[in-house]
Amino acid sequence: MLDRSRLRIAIQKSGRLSKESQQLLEQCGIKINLQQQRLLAFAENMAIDIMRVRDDDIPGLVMDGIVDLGIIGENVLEEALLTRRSQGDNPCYIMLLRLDFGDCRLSMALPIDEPWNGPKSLQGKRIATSYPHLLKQYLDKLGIHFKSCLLNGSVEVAPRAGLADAICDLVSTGATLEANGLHEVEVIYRSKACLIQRSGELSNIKQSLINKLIIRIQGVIQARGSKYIMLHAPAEQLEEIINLLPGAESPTVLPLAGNQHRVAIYMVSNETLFWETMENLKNLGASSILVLPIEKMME
Ligand SMILES: Nc1ncnc2c1ncn2[C@@H]1O[C@H](COP(=O)(O)OP(=O)(O)OP(=O)(O)O)[C@@H](O)[C@H]1O
Ligand SMILES: O=P(O)(O)OC[C@H]1O[C@H](OP(=O)(O)OP(=O)(O)O)[C@H](O)[C@@H]1O
Ligand SMILES: [Mg+2]
Repeated sequence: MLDRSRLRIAIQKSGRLSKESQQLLEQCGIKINLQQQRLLAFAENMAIDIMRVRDDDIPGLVMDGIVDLGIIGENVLEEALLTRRSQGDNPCYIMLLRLDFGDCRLSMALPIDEPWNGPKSLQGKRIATSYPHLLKQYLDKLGIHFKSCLLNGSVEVAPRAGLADAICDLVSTGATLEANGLHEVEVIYRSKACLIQRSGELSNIKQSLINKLIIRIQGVIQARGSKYIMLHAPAEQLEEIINLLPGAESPTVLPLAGNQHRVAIYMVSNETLFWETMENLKNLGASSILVLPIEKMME
């Protein structure tokens, strides 16, 4: 029996979001012993239980208050929301954070030889999708009538199999579309993974644990997008060098032993440093340039 006083978090068991969801929680200091087949895992060092489920079930688990938090793609969350509303429910949840993984888009795609003259090309067409409500919301707004063909997977095969004229499915690199002789014609929804909380009041202990987790997750995300930069540079080029480094506020500038003309500069930059920037720094006289990953940040 689950202990209701412990914070429950639902994550995808296996799929596109599972590895990064698990890693994020671990980087927040939650020690979890997740074995492959374990559907429920208890954190060793915090009052947190992790439920591993199909991603489609996560919005419902949060909206029904079965779990306190969930990590889910916005596409699945929005579809679940529209589905429940269409059934007359008034689903509630709290959006806590957009995360830095699970980027994808829900797009319309047609067989390569089918011309595209804007959404009106879809008038009266049969469209295969796993996201019937998002599709309907989009086409209803444009006043386009269509027939929906619900497929829970392998949507890209539908036109070739004669099941549909077009598809509405998730795209990331576009490789799956290309492999199936389809071309992307319109993006209808852009999605990332997000962290949601169930609505309703939680115990003070749970809510303060959530608040702590939010700060840690923000720290992890910020650290992933930042680099610690160390370099030596001519003192008179200081300003130009700092201008090359985005987001570097108040760098530390230290004298170099036995060299009055050069200084050491240490700073956090909020962008990955590209090779081109490194080359430009070098052209300004910088040397010993080190770019280091940052594990955690707290401001
Ligand atoms: N190609 C992609 N690149 C990045 N993120 C994606 C991609 N495809 C899907 N996603 C995101 O990851 C989520 C999960 O995708 P996945 O393909 O693992 O789902 P699934 O097959 O429905 O899994 P489950 O077995 O849990 O139901 C999607 O809802 C979307 O938010
Ligand atoms: O644009 P791409 O980079 O090719 O990615 C798009 C594919 O990724 C997802 O499926 P996934 O590979 O997760 O398999 P699934 O159909 O089993 O969910 C999605 O449903 C597409 O089929
Ligand atoms: Mg799913």
